[in-house]
Amino acid sequence: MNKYIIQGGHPLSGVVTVSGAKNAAVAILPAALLINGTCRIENVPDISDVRLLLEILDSMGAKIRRLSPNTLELCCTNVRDSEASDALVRRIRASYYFIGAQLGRFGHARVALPGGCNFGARPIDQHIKGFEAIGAAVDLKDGFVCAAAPADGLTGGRVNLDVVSVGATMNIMIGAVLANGTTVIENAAKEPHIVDLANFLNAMGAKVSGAGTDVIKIRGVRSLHGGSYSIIPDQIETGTYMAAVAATGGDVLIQNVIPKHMDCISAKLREMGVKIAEYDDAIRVQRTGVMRRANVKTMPYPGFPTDMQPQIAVCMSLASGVSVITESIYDTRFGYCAELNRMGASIKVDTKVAIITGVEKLHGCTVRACDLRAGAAMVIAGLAADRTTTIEDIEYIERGYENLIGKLTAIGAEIRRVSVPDGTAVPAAV
Ligand SMILES: CC(=O)N[C@H]1[C@@H](OP(=O)(O)OP(=O)(O)OC[C@H]2O[C@@H](n3ccc(=O)[nH]c3=O)[C@H](O)[C@@H]2O)O[C@H](CO)[C@@H](O)[C@@H]1O
Ligand SMILES: C=C(OP(=O)(O)O)C(=O)O
Repeated sequence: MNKYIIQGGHPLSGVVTVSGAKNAAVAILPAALLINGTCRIENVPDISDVRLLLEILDSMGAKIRRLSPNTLELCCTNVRDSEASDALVRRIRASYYFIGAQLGRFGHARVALPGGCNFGARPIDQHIKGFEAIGAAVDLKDGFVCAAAPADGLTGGRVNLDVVSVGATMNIMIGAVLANGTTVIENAAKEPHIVDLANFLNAMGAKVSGAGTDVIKIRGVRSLHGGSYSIIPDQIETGTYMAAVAATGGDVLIQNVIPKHMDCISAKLREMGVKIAEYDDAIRVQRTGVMRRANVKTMPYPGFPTDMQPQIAVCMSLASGVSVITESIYDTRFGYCAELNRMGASIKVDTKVAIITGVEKLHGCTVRACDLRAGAAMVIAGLAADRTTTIEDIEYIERGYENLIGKLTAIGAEIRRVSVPDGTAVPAAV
C-alpha cells in the first residue's frame, strides 16, 4: 500500500509549475484514434489516468513514442478495428471517449461502461442521446455500450442536451467530426477543456466552431491529418496549489497558468482575504492574515468547478465564521468531510449542502483519499495541520496530479511517499 506522510505547519513559498490539463488530455488521447497520420502532443501530464489511456491505445495497436516526459508522438493509422480492453476501460471514467472515437473511426463501438471516481451516479444518457442524434443506433448490453452507424455512415444531426455535461459534449464532438453531415450541440458545456479538444481536432483538420459557447457546430470532414498540439494548463491543478497556499499561508508564484480560466476561483479566494496577482501566464498567491468565511455553489464553467469543491472546503475549515458549500453537479461529493472532521474540522453535511464552521487549527492523523479531489483536499489539510498526517489510498490522487511530491517539496512542504507492505506500521516521523 502506498501512502503520503506529511509533516504540516510550514507556509509554502517559491515557484511551482502547473502541468497539462488532465481533463483535456483524457479526451484528446482517445480522439487521436480518428487521425490518419502522426500527431505530436505536448504538455501531456504524466499521471496515471493518462498512462492507462496510453495502455489502452497501445493494446489497440497505436504506435506511441515518448519524445520527452510530457511530449508524445502518437500514430493510430494502423490501428485495426479492435476493442479497448474492458479490464482497462472499467478503471477510469474518461475511457467513455473511446465510444465516440471508435464510432467515428470504425462506424461502430463496443466499450465497457466506464469507472472513475465514485460520487454518485455518473449516467451517460446524454452521450447516447447525442450519438443517436448523429445517426448511430446505441444499445446497452451486459455492461457494454454498443453503438453502430448506418451502412452509409453517420449523418450528423442536432442535439439539445438536457443537462450541461462536459463528458457528453466532448464525446459527441469526437463522434461527429468524421460524420457525413453537420452536427449542432445545443446547451453544450463551456469548460476550457472543451475548447482545448476543439482546438486539437481543428489542428488536425476538423471543422468545429463555437466551442466555449453553449452552441457548438461540427461540420463533418472526410479525414483528419497529423499535426502538433500543446495541451492547456490544468485549471484544477492550479486551483489546488492556490488553495494550498491559502490554507498554509505563504507566497507562491504558480506558473504555466491561464489566469482567465481561474477567474471564479481567484474571485472566491480574494473574497476570503487571499491576495492574488495575475500575470500573462502566472498567478501569485499570498496569504498572511486570517481568512474570512464565504459561500460556494458548484456550477458548470464559468461557475465554481465541482472539482475544486473539496480543496476550497479545507480553506473554509480554517476561515473565521460559517461557510456554506452547495454541490449542484453530483449527488454525493462530500464523503471527504468525515475525514476532514477527523482532523478537527467542523463540517455538517446535509445531502448536497455542507456547513463549515471555521476552526483555528487542523490536527494531523491518518485519513484516506476518498477520490481524486478529496485526496487533494487531504494533502492541503495535512500541509496546514500541526503534527503528522498520513494519507491512504493515494492512487486516487495520482490519477490527476503530476509529481505532486516533487512540486510541493520544492515550495517548502514536508511530504513524502512511502510504499509499505500491507499490515506494516508506517514510521511516524518524517
Ligand atoms: C459540469 C461540470 O462541472 N462537469 C465536471 C464533471 O464532468 P463530468 O464529465 O464527470 O460530468 P458531466 O459534466 O458530464 O456531468 C454533469 C452533470 O450531468 C449529469 N449527466 C452527465 C452525463 C449524462 O449523460 N447524463 C447526466 O445526467 C451528471 O450526472 C452530472 O450531474 O467532472 C469532470 C471531472 O470531475 C470535470 O472536468 C467537469 O468540469
Ligand atoms: C473526478 C475527476 O475525474 P473523473 O471525472 O475522471 O473521475 C476529476 O477530474 O476531478
